Amino acid sequence: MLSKEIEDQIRASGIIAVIAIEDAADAVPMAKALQKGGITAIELTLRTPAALDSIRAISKEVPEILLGAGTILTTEQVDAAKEAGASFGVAPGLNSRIIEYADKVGLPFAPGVMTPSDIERALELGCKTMKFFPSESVGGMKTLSTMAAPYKHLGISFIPLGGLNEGNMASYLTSPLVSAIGGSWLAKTDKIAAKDWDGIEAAAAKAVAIAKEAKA
Ligand SMILES: O=C[C@H](O)COP(=O)(O)O
Ligand SMILES: CC(=O)C(=O)O
Repeated sequence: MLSKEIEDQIRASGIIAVIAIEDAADAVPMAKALQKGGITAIELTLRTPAALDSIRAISKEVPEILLGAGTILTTEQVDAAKEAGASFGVAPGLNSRIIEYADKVGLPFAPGVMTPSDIERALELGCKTMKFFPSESVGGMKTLSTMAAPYKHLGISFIPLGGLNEGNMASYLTSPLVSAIGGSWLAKTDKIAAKDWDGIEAAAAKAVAIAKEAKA
């Protein structure tokens, strides 16, 4: 489960930049470009060999960023993410072993859900903040609102992810069910490899402006 402190920080961030990075040397300039654009939360997915070194580098050099590890699929990755300096972990799906292990070692964790049964399982395991993945493919905010309605009174919230972009992000951020949105469009792997720091900063600034307007 997420701690109250991390849940508050995620909600304050509004946007989580989801990153798959190929070269850890790009991690700090990438994080600084996102930060310059106004992004305050980053999720480094453990899908590339460079991910853990990237978490290590960002947590050391850009400590103001709220840094999470994504695609946590094993308990070993819970340990590795925590050791590298991640402040929270997330996954595309719900694995009770990982939720229980993350609780045991003290890594705030949010599982991914896509169905009412997933939500009930997450609640049973103490998780009130959940990723909603793959959001756009399964109907986006419309599906999320309908699916969450029976559980709203329990104080649940979601981080929708999957297919979000500048065009649809506002539709999520106006909902009180949504803590923050996540997306990889802000800093795609190829943009990072091309060291397009200005492009990443510009995409971040645009998303932050859209979020500000949506919440106004
Ligand atoms: O698998 C999830 C992606 O990394 C995040 O979704 P997205 O690329 O559609 O933003
Ligand atoms: C998709 C997602 O939430 C993850 O890879 O952690």
